[in-house]
Amino acid sequence: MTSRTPPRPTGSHPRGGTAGGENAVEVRGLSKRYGDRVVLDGFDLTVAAGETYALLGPNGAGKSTAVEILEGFRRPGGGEVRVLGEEPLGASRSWRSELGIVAQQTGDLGPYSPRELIEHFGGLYPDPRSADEVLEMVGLAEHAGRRAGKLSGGQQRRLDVALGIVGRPRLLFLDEPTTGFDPEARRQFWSMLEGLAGQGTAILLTTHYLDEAARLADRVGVLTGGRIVAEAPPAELGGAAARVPVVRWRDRSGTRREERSERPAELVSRLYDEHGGEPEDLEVRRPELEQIYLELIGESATSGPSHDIHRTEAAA
Ligand SMILES: Nc1ncnc2c1ncn2[C@@H]1O[C@H](COP(=O)(O)OP(=O)(O)OP(=O)(O)O)[C@@H](O)[C@H]1O
Repeated sequence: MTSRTPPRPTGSHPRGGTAGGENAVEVRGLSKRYGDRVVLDGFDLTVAAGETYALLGPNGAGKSTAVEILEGFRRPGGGEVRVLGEEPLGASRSWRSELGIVAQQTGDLGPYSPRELIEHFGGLYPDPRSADEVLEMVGLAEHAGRRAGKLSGGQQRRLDVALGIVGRPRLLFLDEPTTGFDPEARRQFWSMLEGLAGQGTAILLTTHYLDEAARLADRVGVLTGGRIVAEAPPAELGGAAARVPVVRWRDRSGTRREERSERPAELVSRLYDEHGGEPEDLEVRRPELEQIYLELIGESATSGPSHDIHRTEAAA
């Protein structure tokens, strides 16, 4: 376990072990190619029961491909894939009823209202949430009777999420769920996900928003060059070296300077003495997830797929 306290209301969860049941996702050596294009090559992933895992990676890295294989919608090229204990391709109907899926794009929902759609899709599951509960959870209660096609983009996305959670999934796949949300809607959505995670739902999230990953995920994994090249809790990604503070200032000639230091206060004190006062534009920053992520994908692009994995914590 790590020293990081997951930012969620209920505190602990069964991360990293099988005490609360089998891992939600176990993938070993997954490969996938489209024609000559290798998209996944030696992709390994474990998501523990109840864990929230954010899969990060540049456009075209293969995140959706990996997720669609886990959902049973795409055939893996090779490797082992287990989701809730079963091989997704050709898995049973009861297995599917334990998954919630919010794809990157969803189709036209026709002339129906959110309430009608939630009730309809809820009817396909053995123990659905009530339409009122789901509408409240995703913040669509006020729009329950409107025609889905007339909802705004962000409201339609909430409806997609509503249809993903109506069946009380044990594992929820969210492919870029908050694209098109305004900042307030995004924060409400995060609280909703924290509530779901607090109830023990495992969540596999893909996102390009690093603040979203930092806020929600127990662990993040960076997919590039066909495999996960770094994996850790958001506060530990890239290891301690990536988090050495950066001190920036302007020297006497007005040139911007930058130095990384384990002891930034000492450096600042030295600069203060040298400048006879505070240097211009002085700032001390600890690199955040976004900067560390950008460094990791840059590093991986130059070292290729054989690049060593940086793991500071792996689930069991
Ligand atoms: N059905 C397909 N046939 C051929 N190539 C495909 C197919 N689906 C995806 N690809 C290609 O595979 C690569 C990975 O695509 P994928 O959608 O999995 O990436 P992604 O990481 O989800 O990207 P994004 O962040 O842009 O959503 C891309 O180069 C894409 O063009």
